[in-house]
Amino acid sequence: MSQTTLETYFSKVDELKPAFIQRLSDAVAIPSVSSDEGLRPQVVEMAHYLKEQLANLGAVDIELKELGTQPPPVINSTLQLPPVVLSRFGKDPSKKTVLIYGHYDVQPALLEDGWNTNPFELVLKDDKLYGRGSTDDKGPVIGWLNAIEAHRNAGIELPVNIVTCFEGMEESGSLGLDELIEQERDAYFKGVDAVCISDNYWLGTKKPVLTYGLRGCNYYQVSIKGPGADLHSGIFGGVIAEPMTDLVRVLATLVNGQGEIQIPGIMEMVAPVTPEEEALYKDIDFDVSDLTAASGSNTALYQSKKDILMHRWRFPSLSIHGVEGAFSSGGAKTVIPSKVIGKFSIRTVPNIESAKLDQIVIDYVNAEFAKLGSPNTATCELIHDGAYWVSNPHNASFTAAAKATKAVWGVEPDLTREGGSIPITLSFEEKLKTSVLLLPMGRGDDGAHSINEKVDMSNYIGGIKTLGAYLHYYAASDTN
Ligand SMILES: NCC(=O)N[C@@H](Cc1c[nH]cn1)C(=O)O
Ligand SMILES: [Zn+2]
Ligand SMILES: [Zn+2]
Repeated sequence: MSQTTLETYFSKVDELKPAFIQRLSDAVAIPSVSSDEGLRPQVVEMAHYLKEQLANLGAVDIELKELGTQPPPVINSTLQLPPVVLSRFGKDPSKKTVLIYGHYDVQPALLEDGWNTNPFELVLKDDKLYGRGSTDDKGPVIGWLNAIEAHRNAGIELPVNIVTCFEGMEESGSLGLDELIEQERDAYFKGVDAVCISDNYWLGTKKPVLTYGLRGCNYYQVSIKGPGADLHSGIFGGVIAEPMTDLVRVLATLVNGQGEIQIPGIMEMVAPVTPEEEALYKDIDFDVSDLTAASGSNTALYQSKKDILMHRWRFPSLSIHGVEGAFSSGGAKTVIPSKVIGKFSIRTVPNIESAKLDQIVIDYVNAEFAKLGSPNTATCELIHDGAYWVSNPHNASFTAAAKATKAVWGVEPDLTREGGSIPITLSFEEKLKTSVLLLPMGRGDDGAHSINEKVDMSNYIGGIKTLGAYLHYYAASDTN
């Protein structure tokens, strides 16, 4: 690869900036929220949008792979999972093949959650692009399409064969994707040399990173059922056992105010910290002010860089997310909800065994509920799980990504792990027997899953350059 090729590519990306913003704007406008059963048609619409874009860019063998119906718990038992968008650019046996994975579904977002603008309209303000999915993960997915378009438009041949795998259920546990990877391992995915995922972030706001580890996520719900219907609290308050009271009491036993999980047997499974690992934290560019800025608050539980990063990357955490069926709007409704469903998840790390964790959690919740002596009924179940992933970042793909990062940003990236989860990462590595690289576009303060999600313009454009440059450096590398 010549330096001129990269420079020509970078100039083309700059020239096409208005078209690239428009493409992201079109994608953000489709509210493809995978966790909302009522918005499933919009998730499917997003798959069709990508199909059309890929076709326009010259992709071949485009397929929308159906994954069947969504497994329980689900309100509509006939609900179809959104399709996985597969396509190819090039089939040259003399070139390496890179599988690019991303997700086209997004987290829920409502204006009344506190957004400054309509979450499903891309808004440019202060050189930042605001909108749901702008950084997680429509920005990067559209970024790959833009990288391909810039090559075409500049007359630069793609240096590798590309296979796209874009799913629409990542934010809801990647349901069905494992089975598809297994099914396509020796078919559509045959010959894949490396997998590149852009669905992560810089640790802070200034220094690029490459990511070699993720926590897993086991998501649970506990349903507590009592009276036959919602009741008047003046008539029934104090004379019947209230499901909400039971639920709050059970949820309060899971974790303490220091973020320490109170369920016995979980911390015991966590891999011990080695002296080599201890040493890794000192060179990472991060401090407590990055956490303060990204969280928009001064509420950190730890004050040192090492403690924060270790509790984000390599220790489990338990978060309580919400209660389905509870009164939650403004005003003062005097209701006793008849059935409430508490949602919580545990971020998992090496060496927590997922099935053992589920058993421990479910037994614990049942035991805590039994202690209440309530006449109500409780059921605790796993909704979805995704494995943790930690890999060795010293291979040709990471080396190529480090060179690409240096070429675009002028610095060597830090090597980091991330506290979030991408459930399918381990499956790609194990089933395709290939290396997986996480190459981020956005920054640590982008507000993924939060209100006012954004991607900085410089990260969007710089990210498109980095993704394209990575393909060139990887193509030019000697080994896999
Ligand atoms: N950008 C990755 C991401 O946000 N992943 C989600 C995935 C998820 C959802 N439920 C379980 N895992 C995350 O919350 O980390
Ligand atoms: Zn994501
Ligand atoms: Zn996400």
